[in-house]
Amino acid sequence: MKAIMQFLKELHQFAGAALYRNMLGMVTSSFLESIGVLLLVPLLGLIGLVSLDMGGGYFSWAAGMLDGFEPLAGLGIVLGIYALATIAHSLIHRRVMIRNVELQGQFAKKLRLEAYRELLQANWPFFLRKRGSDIVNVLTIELARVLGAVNTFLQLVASVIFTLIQIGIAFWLSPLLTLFVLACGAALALVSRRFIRSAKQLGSQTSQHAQHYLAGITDQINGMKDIKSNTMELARLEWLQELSSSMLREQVAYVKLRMNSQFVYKASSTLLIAAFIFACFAMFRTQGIQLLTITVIFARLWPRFTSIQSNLETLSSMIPACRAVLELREECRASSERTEAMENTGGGRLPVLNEINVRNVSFKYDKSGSDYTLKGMNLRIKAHSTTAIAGASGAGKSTLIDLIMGLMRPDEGHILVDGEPLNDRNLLAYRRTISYVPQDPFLFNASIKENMELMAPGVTEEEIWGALEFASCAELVRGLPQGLHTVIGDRGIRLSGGERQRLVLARAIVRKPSILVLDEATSALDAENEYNIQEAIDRLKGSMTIIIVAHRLSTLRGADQVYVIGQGRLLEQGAFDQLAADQGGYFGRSIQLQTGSQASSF
Ligand SMILES: Nc1ncnc2c1ncn2[C@@H]1O[C@H](COP(=O)(O)OP(=O)(O)OP(=O)(O)O)[C@@H](O)[C@H]1O
Repeated sequence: MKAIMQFLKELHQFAGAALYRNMLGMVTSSFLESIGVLLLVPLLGLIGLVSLDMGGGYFSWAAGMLDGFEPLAGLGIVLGIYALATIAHSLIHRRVMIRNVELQGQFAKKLRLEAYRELLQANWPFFLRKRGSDIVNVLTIELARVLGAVNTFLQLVASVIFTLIQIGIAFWLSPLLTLFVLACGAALALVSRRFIRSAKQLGSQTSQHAQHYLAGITDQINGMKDIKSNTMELARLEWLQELSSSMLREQVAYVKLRMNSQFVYKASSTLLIAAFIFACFAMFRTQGIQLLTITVIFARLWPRFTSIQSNLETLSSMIPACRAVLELREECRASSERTEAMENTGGGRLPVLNEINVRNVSFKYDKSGSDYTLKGMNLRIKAHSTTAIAGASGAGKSTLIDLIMGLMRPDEGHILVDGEPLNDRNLLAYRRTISYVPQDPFLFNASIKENMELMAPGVTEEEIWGALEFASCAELVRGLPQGLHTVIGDRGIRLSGGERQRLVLARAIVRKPSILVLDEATSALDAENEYNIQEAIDRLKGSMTIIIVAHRLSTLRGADQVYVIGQGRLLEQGAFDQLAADQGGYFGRSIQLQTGSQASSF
């Protein structure tokens, strides 16, 4: 329940007085609705069905109030009050319902935005740790359940308020019988605690199933080519069959639980009413008017007990979802890379003027382990130079790049930019100067122009065409149905791996970066396009700091300096020709293997 209370606290802080105004509206509307029951008594007396004088309490009071009026005038007054109360109830109810939806909608918007903002502010290691589909699950399915829980809670409050008013009225009519009904209700509530506990357990199974389903389906849709080409369809279908059966079992168990609890409430209410009427008539000789009114009240009160019980079960089943959302937000906050100092740095850039210095840097992914991914790295990347990083697969090249870009912080040593260590005050400004092109380029499902504008707000079409020419893809874009306005990505035009790489390179350039990081950025290109891009990058030389990671070592020939790393350590460093000529070194040997000729041929 603590998890739900946390969200209610947030709702209270967010909505403030509006929340209480709405609750007051609910109370008023419930009260006005209840007036109908109270009016039933004088109405029946006025039309001569029953004698009010014999009832005592409220009945005698009602008879006294109508005493001075003609029967017809009395009827007019009673019906007038009834009509006014009902119309006022409908108007207030309408207003309260609309305000409730508005309030909940605004609260939903706030929750979504806050959760996503906190997610965006989490550091890169957080995303390395978490499974993407789990984050999607929490931000979609679980968050929707949290909003459902808030909605159910507000309904519960309305039900409780209404029930209290009904209890008050019932008390006025017959205190003794009302106490008896309440005692029965309390006894039933004790019995039904079991239902609430079971609902909570089923709620956690719902969360787990949703998580497994989303994770599995996401994995499989992403790996559909593998599934089809390796004929794994049957195995995958079996997986889903098993999961679906488990989901079905849980859904049926939940419905059974709801139905059981409702059955207990309905059966007990029927038995109670029957026993009640019998006892009143046979033992207490209660008047017909009292019997009728009590039956009406009972019939109105008991369904409220049932709805409170049902709301409590729904709330309990949603507790795990509330916990999941709170946990994700807590984790995001704990991994936040944004500090107050960072937020106050404005939107400036920090271009590298002299050098980036990787000084004695060591890093490990598993902070509790002893194995370092990078150990004692020392690199100097001169501003406006082209630096190549080479090494075997798994040597630590991408890890080094992530550290240089400030996506992760070294466990030992420092990344110095013009002599100053990367810190809260300069990190964002430094990152704004970087354009990064990864091996597996990502484009948003939007038009080419929008993709460019996301990277460089305010960029002109002329600048976009310039970047496209640079990345050898202007021809490609001209040939697309809507040119720059063609939508690319999942729902738009499908591009080949090489075409995507060239577009992402153009997008990187359009930002006019001070540092361009290319991590295997030309690996999917054919020889001609690779040559063209190589030429273009060579033309950029001197205008920006370029860092290139590539397995195809020939693409590094324009670099001013090459660093070779192996098993997390710096193995070789020097000019391209110098390293290529050293047949005893990793770089020289690799070049020979890749080309089958002497390095001098480059
Ligand atoms: N998120 C991670 N968690 C734990 N270990 C990781 C993580 N990412 C990479 N590693 C490990 O760190 C080492 C270096 O990985 P890295 O990706 O930096 O190598 P690389 O030189 O870029 O490889 P490649 O050329 O194949 O891309 C590898 O042993 C890898 O298994």
